[in-house]
Amino acid sequence: MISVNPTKSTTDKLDLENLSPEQTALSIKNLDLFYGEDQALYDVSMHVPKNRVTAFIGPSGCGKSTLLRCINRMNDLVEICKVQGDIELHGKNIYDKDVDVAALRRRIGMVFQRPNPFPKSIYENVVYGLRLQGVKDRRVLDEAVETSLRGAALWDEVKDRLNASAFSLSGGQQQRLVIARSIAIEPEILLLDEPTSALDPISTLTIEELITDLKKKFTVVIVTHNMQQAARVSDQTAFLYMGKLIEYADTDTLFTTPSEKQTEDYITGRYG
Ligand SMILES: Nc1ncnc2c1ncn2[C@@H]1O[C@H](COP(=O)(O)OP(=O)(O)OP(=O)(O)O)[C@@H](O)[C@H]1O
Repeated sequence: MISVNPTKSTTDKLDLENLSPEQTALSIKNLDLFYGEDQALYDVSMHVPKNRVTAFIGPSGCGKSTLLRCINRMNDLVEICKVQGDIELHGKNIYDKDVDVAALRRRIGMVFQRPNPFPKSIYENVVYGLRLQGVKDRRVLDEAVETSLRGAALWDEVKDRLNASAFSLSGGQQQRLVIARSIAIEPEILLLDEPTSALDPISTLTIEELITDLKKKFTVVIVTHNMQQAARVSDQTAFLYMGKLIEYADTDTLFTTPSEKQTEDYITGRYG
């Protein structure tokens, strides 16, 4: 059985089906997704609460990353991909024709499995998004670098070598740098796609602690293969199987008293 971190959930349990607009970061409504002829998501509906960590779990190929990538329209880059249904951010469907996708991705940042810093200095990685927005004031940039690196729990390790190449950092530090780069432009939501799967256990632990901290300022959605990780870091968990959302509940409930047999089979290791 998966043990749930007792110190993690200081937050109250939410009624996930009836969140108020103030509690809701985004709502997924009847989402179907096709890669060509193949359907990868079936009628997925869920509300993602604000300032919490939501985990997507399930066996390989069940659609976790696909669902995550729908949230900032990364799937637009896949030519054969077709999405039906709504994802509402502040009541507006992000798939509406008039949505500015670049602006959407500034509000909804994404961190991938492998750290992908740019071939630039640590400093320039963090300010990358701000420079794109036209920010030139050195004081503003310096401040953003310190705030973002502190926010990503990296400042103390790099404050004396901000001009060093990002590639001089370890894998775990690079991943935190990428998180700093994402939060520098102050998104509302951070999507993390298996952010620790390429990292060693110590770096993984550092990132997990960081995730718990990040939710104070951001809404976090994380895909993870690792059920222990979901239990440790998330407030609510969605279990997907073969493209369907089987169960979505607060993490403690899902891992201790799941209501669906398929969830129970998965968390007790009967498949996946
Ligand atoms: N770009 C793509 N083109 C075609 N099919 C895809 C594409 N990306 C994913 N799929 C298919 O969609 C389904 C869901 O894949 P997805 O990567 O979302 O699953 P996952 O649960 O994240 O898996 P994993 O844990 O192995 O990363 C799979 O059948 C996969 O083969």
